[in-house]
Amino acid sequence: MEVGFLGLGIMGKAMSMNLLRNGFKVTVWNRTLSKCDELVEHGASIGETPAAVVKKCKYTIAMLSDPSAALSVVFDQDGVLEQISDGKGYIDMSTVDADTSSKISEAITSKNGYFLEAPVSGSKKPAEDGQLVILAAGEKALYDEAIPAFNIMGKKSFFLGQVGNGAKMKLVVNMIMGSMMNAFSEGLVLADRSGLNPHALLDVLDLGAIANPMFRMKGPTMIQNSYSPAFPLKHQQKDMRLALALGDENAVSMPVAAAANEAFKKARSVGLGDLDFSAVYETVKVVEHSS
Ligand SMILES: NC(=O)C1=CN([C@@H]2O[C@H](COP(=O)(O)OP(=O)(O)OC[C@H]3O[C@@H](n4cnc5c(N)ncnc54)[C@H](OP(=O)(O)O)[C@@H]3O)[C@@H](O)[C@H]2O)C=CC1
Ligand SMILES: O=CCCC(=O)O
Repeated sequence: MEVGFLGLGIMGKAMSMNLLRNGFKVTVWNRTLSKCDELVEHGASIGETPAAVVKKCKYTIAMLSDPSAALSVVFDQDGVLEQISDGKGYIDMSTVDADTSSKISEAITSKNGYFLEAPVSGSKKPAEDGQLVILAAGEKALYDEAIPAFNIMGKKSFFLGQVGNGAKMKLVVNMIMGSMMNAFSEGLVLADRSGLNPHALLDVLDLGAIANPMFRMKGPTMIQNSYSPAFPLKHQQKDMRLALALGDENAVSMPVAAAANEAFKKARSVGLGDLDFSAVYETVKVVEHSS
């Protein structure tokens, strides 16, 4: 089966590599074309444009940074829309808001194509290990067709109904995650400043009711001030922003998420956006001096 893949960042590279390793024929495109080279070494073909990839493939997957990238790849010159036609599928796995997803869905279906949104939970390592959680919504027939690919990229797939539900579910999950990361950072700083060993805090947390893989994985590297990006902080801030907008639409008060968003914005403003989202710890650590 020839599958297209657009966007070979941290996630897209790992996901498309898994498809290749598991017998799929994959045609790839990335805005910075040189990022296709490693995939080509593993047997992928290159499409010169998103349109060229769609033309060749029965369905095409995208994993792009944000709403503006997702829209640009579909609507711009040489974009997906130019070659979408009867029976072709487009699966956007990027984390975007429901409005963006709906705009793409309407455009694809107006040309008799099939659309599925399928954002994922899980980061670089789960992507490499084929252990993502896939939150799909949209055209059920395309979901069924994509199950063999989803089973390679992920450990569990959910079909959540109409377009928008996958995007919303993903934003709710990441809103919780971003808020947790801030509480965790404050806890690490509080432990340190009050004379406790932060490693002991990690051990205690890991044995109690709030033990979780994120604290377990990120805690030790945060204590070492090491933030090699698995999930870039700029994307986490984008997700907080989009989740807060969803809260606005639904009149849901989210003061905890709003405060977490401010911390991520501050981290971006001091140049931490390309580091892992756990680098928000650096801004939590900074003592504000007032005169
Ligand atoms: N990293 C993670 O842990 C997770 C990320 N996600 C989500 O997945 C998506 C991708 O994340 P990730 O791989 O980490 O991000 P990266 O920043 O590593 O990759 C972003 C990708 O988007 C492309 N891109 C950006 N802007 C444009 C544009 N205007 N036109 C075309 N292509 C563009 C980049 O191309 P180029 O190489 O040319 O810059 C690159 O391929 C995001 O929506 C993110 O929120 C979801 C789950 C986990
Ligand atoms: O969107 C990124 C999610 C990262 C994760 O689920 O670990």
